[in-house]
Amino acid sequence: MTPAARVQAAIEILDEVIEAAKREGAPADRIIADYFKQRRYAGSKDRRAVRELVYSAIRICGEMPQCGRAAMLAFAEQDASLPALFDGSTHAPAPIGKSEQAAKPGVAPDWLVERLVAASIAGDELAALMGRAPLDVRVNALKSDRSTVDLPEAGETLAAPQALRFDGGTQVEQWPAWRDGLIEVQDHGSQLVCQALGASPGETVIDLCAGAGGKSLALAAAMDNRGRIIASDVDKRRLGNLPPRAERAGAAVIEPLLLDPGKELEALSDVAGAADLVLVDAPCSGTGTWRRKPEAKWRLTPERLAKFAQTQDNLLDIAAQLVKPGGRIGFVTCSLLDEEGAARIDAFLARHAGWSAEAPALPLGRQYGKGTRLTPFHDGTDGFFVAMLHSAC
Ligand SMILES: C[S@@+](CC[C@H](N)C(=O)[O-])C[C@H]1O[C@@H](n2cnc3c(N)ncnc32)[C@H](O)[C@@H]1O
Repeated sequence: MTPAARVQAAIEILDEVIEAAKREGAPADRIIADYFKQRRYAGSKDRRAVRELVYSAIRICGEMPQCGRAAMLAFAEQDASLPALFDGSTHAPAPIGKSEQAAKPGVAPDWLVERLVAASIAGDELAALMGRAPLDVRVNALKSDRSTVDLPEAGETLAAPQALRFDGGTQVEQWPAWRDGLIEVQDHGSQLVCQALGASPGETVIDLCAGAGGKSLALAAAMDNRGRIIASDVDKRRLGNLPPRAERAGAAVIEPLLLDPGKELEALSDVAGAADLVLVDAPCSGTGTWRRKPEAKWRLTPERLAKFAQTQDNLLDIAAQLVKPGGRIGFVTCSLLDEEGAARIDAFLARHAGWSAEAPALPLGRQYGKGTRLTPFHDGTDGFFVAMLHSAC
C-alpha cells in the first residue's frame, strides 16, 4: 500500500469506529482486524501503519467526529507529513477542500472532561489518559519467580512483586514462558489492586465479576493454590476463557460459576455469609483504560454512566450478603470518575450500617475519598479506584 492508500484505509476504518461507537458495536481493535481480513494484500507493515494512523486520530479528537475524514484531517493538522498525501490519486484521499472542517482536537467529549476535572483529573492527568500503554506481565508465582524466569527480553522491574514491563505491542503470547503459564499479561495497576485485596492461603474468595479471570489467576497465586476461589460472571463467553487460562497457570483452586443476571444469590447460596473476601471488580465506563481503548470516550453517555453506578451499587449489595461476619469486600473499578469510585463507597456506607471503608496502602497510588486511586500520569498504570469494605464481626 502507498502511504496515501494507508491514510485512506485509516479514514474508512475510522468511519466504522464512529458508527460502532454510536450503536455500541465492535471495538476499534476488532474493526481493524476485520478490515484486514478482507484485504489480504496488505502486509504487516501496512497494517501497523494504518493501525497507528487510526489510533492517533482517535486520540486527537475529543468529541466524536462527524466522520473518519474529519478525524484524519485533525491529525493531519498536527502531523506535517500527512496533508500532501491527500492528493486524489488512485486509492488516496481526495484533496483537502479550502473550507473543509477538521474535527476539534481534545481529550474527550466536553461533558466527560467536566466530570473528570471534578474528580481531580485535569491538566497532565487528563492528557495522560490518551497516552500509550506499555505491556505488563505478572510472573506466575505458582510456577516461577521474577528473579529466575527465563524470558527472551529482560523487562523493567516494577513495584508489584512479580511485575515486569515491556514495550507496548511486545508479542509475549509467542514466548514459550507464556505458553507454559509462567507469565500472564496483566496491567501493573491490576496487579497492585490484587495485592490490595490481601488474599491469603486457605481463604474462601468470591471473584463476583470474574470475566475471563485475570484477577482470579492473580489471587490463586497470592493464595499459593490453597483455599477456594469462586469465579463468577453473567457472561458465558468471557467466563469460558477462564478454564484454559487456569489450566495453563496451574491455578487449581478456581471454580468458574455462571450466574443468571438478577439471580446471582441463588447460584451462590452455598457460600452466602461465608466468604472471607468478595472481589467486586465491577462493570464500569473504563475511563482508566482509555490508553488501550481510546474510542471508549465516544461510547459513554450520562445515561450509561448512571446505569453503571446502579449496577455497581447492586453488586456491592449482593457482595454484602456473601461476606462472613468480619469479612471484607474489595471494590474495584478501572474508572477515574467519582460516580464509579468514591461516591459508590459513600453510598454503600449510607445503606449498610456496621461496615467501614479503608483505603488500601500500596507502593503506588494515592488516597482518594475512602479508597486508593492509581492513574496513568502519576503511577504509569491503567486508572483504577480500589477500596476495602469491612463488615463488623
Ligand atoms: C471489569 S469486568 C471484570 C474483569 C475481570 N475481573 C478481570 O480481571 O479480567 C466486569 C465484569 O462484570 C460482569 N458482570 C456484569 N454484571 C454482572 C453481574 N450482575 N454479576 C456478575 N458479573 C457481572 C461482566 O460480564 C464483566 O465480565
